[in-house]
Amino acid sequence: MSTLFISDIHLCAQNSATTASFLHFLRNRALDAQALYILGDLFETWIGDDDPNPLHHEISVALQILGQRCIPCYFIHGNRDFLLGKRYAITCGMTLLSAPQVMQLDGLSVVILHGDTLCTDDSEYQNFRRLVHQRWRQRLFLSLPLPLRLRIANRMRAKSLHVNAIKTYDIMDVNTQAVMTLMAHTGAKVMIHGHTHLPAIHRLPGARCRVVLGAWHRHGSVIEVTATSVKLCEFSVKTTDYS
Ligand SMILES: O=C(CCCCNC(=O)Nc1ccc(S(=O)(=O)N2CCN(c3cc(Cl)cc(C(F)(F)F)c3)CC2)cc1)NO
Ligand SMILES: [Mn+2]
Repeated sequence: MSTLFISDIHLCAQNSATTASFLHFLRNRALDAQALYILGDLFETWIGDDDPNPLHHEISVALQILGQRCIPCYFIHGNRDFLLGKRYAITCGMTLLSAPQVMQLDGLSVVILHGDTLCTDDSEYQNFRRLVHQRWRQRLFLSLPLPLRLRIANRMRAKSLHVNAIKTYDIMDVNTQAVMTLMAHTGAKVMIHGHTHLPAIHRLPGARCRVVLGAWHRHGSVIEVTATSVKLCEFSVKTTDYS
């Protein structure tokens, strides 16, 4: 039996292939897991649990399958879906976790998080994050009419695309000192995160490692932890629509 970790699926109505890959994963590989941890950016945008986006219902129904099979599913917020609330999580049968989260997996101490908080060299993003994580600002945003929230989201999403297109990798990647500080603070042997879209297993001093998930496009990325191994797997899921 294994514990699975995924992140950065970035589900959105415009990308039905990724949605199909994710639904295939939930209906197949995930059903063999001991537990599934979703480490953020499950959705490309999230402007409130009251958003009637049909995709949200489709995903919640698929996630409920895990609960029906007594497979626990946990969710850590990403920089995109940080407003995903308790109401939607309960609908999906997901348990919201704060980050960073330290867990013991078969005696292995693992620290899990989305990863955006490790990108401390990206001061522009860290300033944005500080602003949108203020509770009063979140309450104010969620109180706005949905159409206005949609307009703000589309504008911010477009700005993000533009800003990140001109940022260098070293600014957008994790800061080594931030990684080592968190590893020392938690005493974890393994760190698992996403966000950077740079899948890899990085060896760290003291027989420790940092395992990074890839983003989902035409293929998926999953980390599988068992009693004896930590594996980073990429898989291509071809889907054919019988039209
Ligand atoms: O993602 C990457 C690479 C990019 C990494 C950094 N960029 C990034 O994260 N951008 C981003 C994230 C979320 C969205 S959003 O559409 O979901 N949405 C926008 C409006 N949000 C809001 C909330 C609050 Cl409290 C207050 C306001 C205010 F004040 F502006 F009105 C707005 C809620 C969330 C849009 C863009 N790698 O994985
Ligand atoms: Mn992210």
